[in-house]
Amino acid sequence: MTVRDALLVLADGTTFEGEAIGAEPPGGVATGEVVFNTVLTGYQEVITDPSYAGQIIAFTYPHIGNYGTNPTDDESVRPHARGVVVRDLARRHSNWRATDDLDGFLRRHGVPGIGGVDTRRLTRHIREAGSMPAAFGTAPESTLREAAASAPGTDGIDLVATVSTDQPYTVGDGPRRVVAYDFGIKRTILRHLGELAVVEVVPASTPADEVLAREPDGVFLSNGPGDPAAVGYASDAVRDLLGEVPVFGICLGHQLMAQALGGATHKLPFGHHGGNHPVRHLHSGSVEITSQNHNYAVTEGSIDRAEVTHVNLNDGVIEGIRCTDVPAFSVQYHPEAGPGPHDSRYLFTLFERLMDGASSSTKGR
Ligand SMILES: NC(=O)CC[C@H](N)C(=O)O
Repeated sequence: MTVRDALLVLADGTTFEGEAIGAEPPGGVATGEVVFNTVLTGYQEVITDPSYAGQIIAFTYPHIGNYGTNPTDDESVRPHARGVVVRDLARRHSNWRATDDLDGFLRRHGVPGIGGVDTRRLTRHIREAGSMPAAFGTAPESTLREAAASAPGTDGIDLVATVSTDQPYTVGDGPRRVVAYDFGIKRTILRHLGELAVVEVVPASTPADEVLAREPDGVFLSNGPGDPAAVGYASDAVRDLLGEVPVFGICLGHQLMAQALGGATHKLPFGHHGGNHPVRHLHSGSVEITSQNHNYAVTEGSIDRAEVTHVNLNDGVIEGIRCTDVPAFSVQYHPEAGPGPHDSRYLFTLFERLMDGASSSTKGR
């Protein structure tokens, strides 16, 4: 395989050398907001998580691609990330199920990447300077520099509209009926919900009255990409649903629920992206190791109608809330854990209990 030299240039001018992997971007330039993810395994699930729309994923684990890719680990129909940055792309993979190596997978889906990057220096820089737009590819350095400086980032942009389904569809065969908003939903979430209910997945722009007309036992608010403040139509719908039907939100769904309750969100310096974030469940005091992927967070003290149920032990960020006056709760992390540890799967049972009217709190375990 011929090596094609490439560069990664951050918006602040910091430059990293590497080599092109995956698909060739138009004009040899790919742009997006660069974030780092610390998972040790699960790169295929991460790359196909629609919440990465608009972003370039830099993996901190140095060896990526060693077990190839396979049809069952996709979290959506195709990756929505703008690109992938790795230290060392495995040239040979080993897995009885694998149908493609990671390089081939990226090419097939038109996702560009850059390998051979000093991802430790990159990560340390992002931790100091924050997540920021970047450009990478085989184009001349001056072109990449200009592209990085003018790349938009994610603030104020509705990225949900770029990943949500156009048409409603139904999955699952559980004994209840759940309407799930697709803001960028992951398949592992649908598998979990499908055990609880017949799940009617609806586009992000669906108004509350259309959801209620489906007579659901519960409404689920999915994860999704970008700035929660840019999807006001979704938090308006959530506001109209709260109190009418039990609601459970994950990640972007959590942020939208907070906004629907009058709360605010803000951008974290470099976000949480990984498979081992410790979260304390405040009522029981127990700690869950959680799967996370977010740059925005709910602002402390901004909501009166909810109590904080979960907190990140690394930095104190709010990780879960529960409404005090209506049956609704949400978490900032990913209890479906595709990929990640399974500590938080009890939250799906809490949703089940909430729908069955057995409990209106997330206190039980
Ligand atoms: N995984 C998600 O749902 C991401 C939520 C939101 N887009 C953020 O970056 O904070």
